[in-house]
Amino acid sequence: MTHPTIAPPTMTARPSPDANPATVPPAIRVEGLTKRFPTPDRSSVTAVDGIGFTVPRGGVTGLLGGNGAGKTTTISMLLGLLLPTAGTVEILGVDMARHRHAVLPRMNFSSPYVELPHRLTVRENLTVYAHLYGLTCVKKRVRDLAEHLDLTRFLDRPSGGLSAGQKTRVALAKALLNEPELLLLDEPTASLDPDTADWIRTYLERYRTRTGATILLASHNMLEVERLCDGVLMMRQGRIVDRGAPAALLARYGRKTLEEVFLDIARADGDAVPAGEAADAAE
Ligand SMILES: Nc1ncnc2c1ncn2[C@@H]1O[C@H](COP(=O)(O)OP(=O)(O)OP(=O)(O)O)[C@@H](O)[C@H]1O
Repeated sequence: MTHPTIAPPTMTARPSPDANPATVPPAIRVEGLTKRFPTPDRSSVTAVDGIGFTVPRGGVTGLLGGNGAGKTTTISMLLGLLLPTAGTVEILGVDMARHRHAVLPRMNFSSPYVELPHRLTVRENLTVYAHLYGLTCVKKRVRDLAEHLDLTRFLDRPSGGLSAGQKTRVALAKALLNEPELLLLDEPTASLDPDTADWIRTYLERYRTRTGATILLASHNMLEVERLCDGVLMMRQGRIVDRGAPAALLARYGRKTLEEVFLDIARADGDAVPAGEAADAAE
């Protein structure tokens, strides 16, 4: 497929860049976050086990971990889609438990696990979400986003009839409708061919540069993480077992690729590194 040229960055209005970083709360602050799901035998599965981290504004942080590590559950709690069993989530300085509705218009997400209504066309879906976000100039916004994400020719097709890769691009368009300050992405390039995935990564990089947005992304693609992320949180069995800038993790583990670091951590027993050694690079 031939992708449209990505528009050059233009700055839009954001919180003042002159604001004192010491007084600006981080994009995400999580403390003691825990989620236990009840099981039919009346016990429970601990999906997220008392994690704590902060994500600074304006960066791209990767949330990594093997299958079942707790990434999707964590993102769902950040979005307020799942209520934590314990712990606190603060988004852009707002306590999600008490004032979720004050901050939801400033954030958005995409996930391959959340399907848009199948029978609605792409245009109808994006229009409904644009209205939910209270946007003005909805027709133009939908048209522009469709153009940017190469979706114009799919606009009047039912969303359910699209390929997995096309659905991923529609989900990303939905996630960008309100030009969020915080973008949570669960496997943003899953099901995309290498060319389209590369195009999407470039799009996300330019989006971040243009808007100053913060991005948290869960990914199994270590090359993607090395390219996009300035901080990484490594999860295993519901806990954060290491964190740091990609380069710092490579140095600490004596590895050449993040894939090797990932395997070291995924296959380790207990904490990935001795307690206290893990740098708080996501902070
Ligand atoms: N609704 C639920 N009920 C019971 N257990 C759940 C539920 N949702 C998730 N879990 C369990 O919680 C754990 C973490 O799941 P989660 O989906 O957060 O992992 P993940 O890191 O996103 O995995 P993957 O990379 O496979 O998507 C898993 O053991 C999963 O089986």
